[in-house]
Amino acid sequence: MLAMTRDVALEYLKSSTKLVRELLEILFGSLGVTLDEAKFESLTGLKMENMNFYPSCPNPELTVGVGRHSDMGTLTVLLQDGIGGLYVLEEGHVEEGKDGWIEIPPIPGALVINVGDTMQILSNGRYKSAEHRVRTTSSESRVSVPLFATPTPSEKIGPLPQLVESDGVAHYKEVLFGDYMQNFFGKAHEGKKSLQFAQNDSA
Ligand SMILES: O=C(O)CCC(=O)C(=O)O
Ligand SMILES: [Fe+2]
Repeated sequence: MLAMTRDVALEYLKSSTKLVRELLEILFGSLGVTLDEAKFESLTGLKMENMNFYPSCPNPELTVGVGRHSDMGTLTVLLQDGIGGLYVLEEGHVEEGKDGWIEIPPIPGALVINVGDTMQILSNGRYKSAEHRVRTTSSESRVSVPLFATPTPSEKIGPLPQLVESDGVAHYKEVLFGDYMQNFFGKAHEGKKSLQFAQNDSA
């Protein structure tokens, strides 16, 4: 069981913020893009730290812990306890129940990083947001603590101009992140369908 005091939660927020910043530098750097301070801030200006509790369920096949979705923001840092149940869809497999779902086993001391939809849009589709889901287990309850780093709602998000220039096409249009959020939360999640809101073509 993960126990979190307020101080620990704040420390997690602080160190995750630093981690996200370093990861973004690496991820954009490898696309040949250098982001200035203001851009980093605009991409991660909103941080949401959630605490998820999944009670054990006698019949896990009949329940949904969290249905298949991708996270809407830039990057997610996820701390999970030792129970397991998080699965990611391997690219190329689309049918649930087939071997495309890979379990992300808990590793003591390790964090899971999810690429979010915003990152897919900004990178003009080069980075793909991770479709994932959570299944409950019959014997033990589970706790996870995702930290979502997202743009603020008033921020416009779209493919970075440098990438559109080299790709010769913008696979996504510019949208207000607040509108993206509203669309994301306004419907039941169905895999990565939310991304269609910003799509120009079948990127
Ligand atoms: O509990 C987990 O491992 C993941 C939760 C999740 O995907 C989410 O809150 O977006
Ligand atoms: Fe998620």
